[in-house]
Amino acid sequence: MTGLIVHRIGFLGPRGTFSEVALRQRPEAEQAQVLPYTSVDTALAALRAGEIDAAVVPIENSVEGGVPATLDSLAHGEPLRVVAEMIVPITFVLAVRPGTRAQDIGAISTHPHAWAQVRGFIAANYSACRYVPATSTAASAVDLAGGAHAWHDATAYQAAICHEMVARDHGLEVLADDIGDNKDAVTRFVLVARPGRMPAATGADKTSVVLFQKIDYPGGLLGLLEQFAVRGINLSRLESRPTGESLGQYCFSLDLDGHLHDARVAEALKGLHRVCAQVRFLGSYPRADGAPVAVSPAHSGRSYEEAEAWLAALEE
Ligand SMILES: O=C(O)C(=O)Cc1ccccc1
Repeated sequence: MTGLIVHRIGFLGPRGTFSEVALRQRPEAEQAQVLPYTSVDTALAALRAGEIDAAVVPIENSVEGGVPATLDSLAHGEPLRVVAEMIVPITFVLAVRPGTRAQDIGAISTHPHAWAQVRGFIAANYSACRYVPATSTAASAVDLAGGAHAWHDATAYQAAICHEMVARDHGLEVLADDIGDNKDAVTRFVLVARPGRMPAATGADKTSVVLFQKIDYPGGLLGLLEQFAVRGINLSRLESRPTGESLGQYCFSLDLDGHLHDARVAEALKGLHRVCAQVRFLGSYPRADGAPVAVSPAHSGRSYEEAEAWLAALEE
C-alpha cells in the first residue's frame, strides 16, 4: 500500500489495455473510480490539473525499452511522483471482425510498443501488411469492432493486436494467439501521483531521477555515474532523452536500487545536486518483485552512521 488516498485513478485507455491490467493489481483501485484517457499525456495532464488523484501509465518494456511519452512527461512540467511500480506479462492476439480471413488483411493496427514485440510474427505471416499506429492496444480492438464504444473510425485496417480479453469482450475473432516474439516479455507500469507523502523504505526499493547536466564535457556522464559507483548503488535503467532545447542537448533518466531514506542514496543525490544543473527526483517506491537490494557492508546505513560519528569525534 502507498498510503495514498485515491478517489479517482486515470489510466491509458480505453478499457482492456495492459495499463488497465496493471491498474487492477493495485489495492487503491478497489474503491476508486477508474477513468480511461486517450494518451499518457492526457492522463498525466489530468493528474497535474487535480482532476484525478493518481494515474497508471507504461514506462518500460523488456523488449522495446522506455516509453518516451511517459519519460518525457515526468521529466518536464509540474513535478509528479512515482509511488508504485507494477510488472505485467504481455501476451498478444491477432484479432479480426468475425468472418475476416488471413488473406483479407491488408493493414494491422496496434500500439507502437506492441508492434515492436510482434515484428518476427508479422515478418513471417503478414509481411505485406501496412501498419496503422493506435493510441493503445485496446483502442485498436475497440475501434475495429466499431459500434458505440469506438473512439475512432477504423475502416483503415482489418486486424488489431491486443490482449485476448478485449478482443473477446468486443466480439472479435482471434486468428492467432500468443504472437509475441519473446514469450517472456513484460512491461513495467508506474502509479504516479502529485508530490505528497513518500512510500516508506522497505529494503526492496527503487528510486527514479532525471539528471540535467550543467555543461556538456568529455566524461560528463562518467562523472554523474561515479556518484553511484562510489556508493555501491546499482542502476536498473539508464536512458538519455533529448531535452527538446537543441540538437545534442540530453538529460539522463534513470532508476537506481534503494530509497531516498537510505544514506548511500541520499548522499549520491546530494553529490549530483552539487554538479548538475537540475536533479529531478521522481520518487522512491517498493520494487514490484520485492527483491531486497544487496548492499555491501561498506555502503550500509550503519557504515554511514559510523563514519559520521567518527568525523564528529575528531572535533572533541
Ligand atoms: O496499449 C496498451 O494496452 C498499453 O497499456 C500500452 C502497452 C502497449 C504494448 C505493450 C505494453 C503496454
